Amino acid sequence: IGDHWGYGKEDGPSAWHRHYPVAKGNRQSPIDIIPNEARRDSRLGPIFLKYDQCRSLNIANNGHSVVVEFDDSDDRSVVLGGPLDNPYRLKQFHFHWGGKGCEGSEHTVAGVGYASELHVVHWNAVKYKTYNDAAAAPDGLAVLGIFLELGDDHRWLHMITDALYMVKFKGSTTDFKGFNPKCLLPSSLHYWTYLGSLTTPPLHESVTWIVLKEPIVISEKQLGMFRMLQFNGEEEDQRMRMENNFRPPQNLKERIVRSSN
Ligand SMILES: NS(=O)(=O)c1ccc(C(=O)NCc2cccc(O)c2)cc1
Ligand SMILES: [Zn+2]
Repeated sequence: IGDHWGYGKEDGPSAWHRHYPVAKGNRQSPIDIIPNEARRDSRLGPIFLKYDQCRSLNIANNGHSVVVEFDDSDDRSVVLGGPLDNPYRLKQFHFHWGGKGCEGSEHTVAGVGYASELHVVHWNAVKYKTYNDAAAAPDGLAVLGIFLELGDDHRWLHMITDALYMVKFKGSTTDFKGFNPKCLLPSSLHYWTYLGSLTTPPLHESVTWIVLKEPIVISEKQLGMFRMLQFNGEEEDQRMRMENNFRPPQNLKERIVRSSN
């Protein structure tokens, strides 16, 4: 049966609850972050990203986004500190983006979206044996969210956009060695944090979100290259440009957002 969800009118975010009832849960993501309602918490220390030994493996089109996967067979690259009780192991990163000239981020800040959002996914290998187990546990995942705003070319993003032609269609994957996501970080690691979920099915409520306040800058030309990707496989008749692959903000319910100082 495969993935029967997408971002279209019939199979998009408003329909996901039919197969994934947790879509209407109490800790769903993304959310609208309202900075002056976030609670500054002096107990929240800085986050540390230990990516120097990271080993990227491949870049793939999974029919929903473009994903760069890492070797997560040991603790060579982890995120720690901040709201986290132990190190979380780097697994993959991927992006969400809009159509030409319109918003594309998942989280918004005081109602304002960005052109795109990068998600760096980590899992709690201290408490759980596999990613699959962690992805279903309330403290299983830690996802770093980084906003992308339009401006000049990003000096390192070309390493990713140059590879996109190799993964144009759903199900395609190609080697992608030697890429360190540290080059995609903004200068400040100040963040907001809250308890949420995966923003795509199965929408598990297993994510400690760490959303960086400072966006990185990419050009319209670079973002346009993501839109040459396709949701469909090479053999499918219907050609669908991969864009607007973002879930809109969900109800905050009984949650608070905390802010690093
Ligand atoms: N957009 S997101 O960062 O919230 C996100 C991160 C990871 C995933 C993901 O890993 N999906 C595949 C999956 C889900 C549960 C268990 C698995 O083994 C794999 C989905 C969304
Ligand atoms: Zn994501």
